Amino acid sequence: MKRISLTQHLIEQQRQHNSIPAELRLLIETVGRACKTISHAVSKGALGEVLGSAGSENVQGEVQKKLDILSNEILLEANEWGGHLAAMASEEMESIHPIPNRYPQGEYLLLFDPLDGSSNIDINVSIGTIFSVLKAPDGMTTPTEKDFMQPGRKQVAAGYAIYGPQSMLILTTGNGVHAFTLDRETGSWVLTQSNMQIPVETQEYAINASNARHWYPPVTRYINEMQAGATGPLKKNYNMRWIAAMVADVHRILTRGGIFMYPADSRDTSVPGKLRLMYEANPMALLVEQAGGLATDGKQAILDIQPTKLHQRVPVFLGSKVEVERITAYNQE
Ligand SMILES: O=P(O)(O)OC[C@H]1O[C@](O)(COP(=O)(O)O)[C@@H](O)[C@@H]1O
Ligand SMILES: [Mg+2]
Ligand SMILES: [Mg+2]
Repeated sequence: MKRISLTQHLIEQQRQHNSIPAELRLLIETVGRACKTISHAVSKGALGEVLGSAGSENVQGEVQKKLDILSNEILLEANEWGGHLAAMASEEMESIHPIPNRYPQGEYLLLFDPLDGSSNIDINVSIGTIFSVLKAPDGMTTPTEKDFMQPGRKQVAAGYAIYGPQSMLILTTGNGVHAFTLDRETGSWVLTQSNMQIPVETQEYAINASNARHWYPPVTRYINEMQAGATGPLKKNYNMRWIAAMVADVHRILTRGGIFMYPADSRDTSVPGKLRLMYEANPMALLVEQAGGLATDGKQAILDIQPTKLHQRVPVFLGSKVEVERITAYNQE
């Protein structure tokens, strides 16, 4: 196999599509380096004293794990020095983090979920890092939260790193989805799959079924129909998977298809679902669309939502096109 590194891939993409200016390439490489550091910390586990709770809560009232905080710090530090950013935002920080004046400034905005699937950390199951890159609006001087309020379609790059049996980096800069595997011996991200494509149809779904009693009727109807199998209205048998880390569930869908759902439900109508628009749903939606799938909030494409708050939550239905179209149609009936 001819080895193509992340850098070589990005330079080649720029040559072919003219979509990755040098600044953006260097920014993506910096994120890639930070993810390598996180991957090493994750793999040390108890030996690195990274497991367990940090004894604090984030802005969403969730208990922070040591690794949530460590990953956030690794990403902040790497990218402060990077020189290509105006500001960052993270699941673990209440407000945005402008690049301090003592560091070089750039024209991009970076958002991340530093450690996705936190509840999997201590049980040695796949976790990841999700990131999204926006261009700072023209004329921006001092970055504010308002500058981040851009629909997901404006993302110039998005991706995730998954820390599983292999560490992988999955990336789009708007010309397909490409996968890199971390070669631990050479320390480089090596291209292992170009142009990932989600199969149009699927027989596999992912949803946290413990919330079934709270679901709205369209979701209940769809899950009932899938569970009815070959003799039901959908005329085929479905399998179910739930890894409790969006990164891992989306990775499975990019690899072999399926539908992932985290719907809004009737528990608290002021909280539409669990996942965060800006640094979970938007980057995943761009990857999914770039791989030929669909991602909606049940009504419209996630990428068309105009954000109003940094930590805004959104219902998510993403994956194989035919299935996402079906549940989206049920939601609209
Ligand atoms: O607890 P549940 O309902 O299984 O939720 C799992 C979902 O929550 C998340 O873990 C939220 O991510 P964080 O770990 O970054 O808070 C998603 O990755 C996952 O899909
Ligand atoms: Mg998350
Ligand atoms: Mg997280």
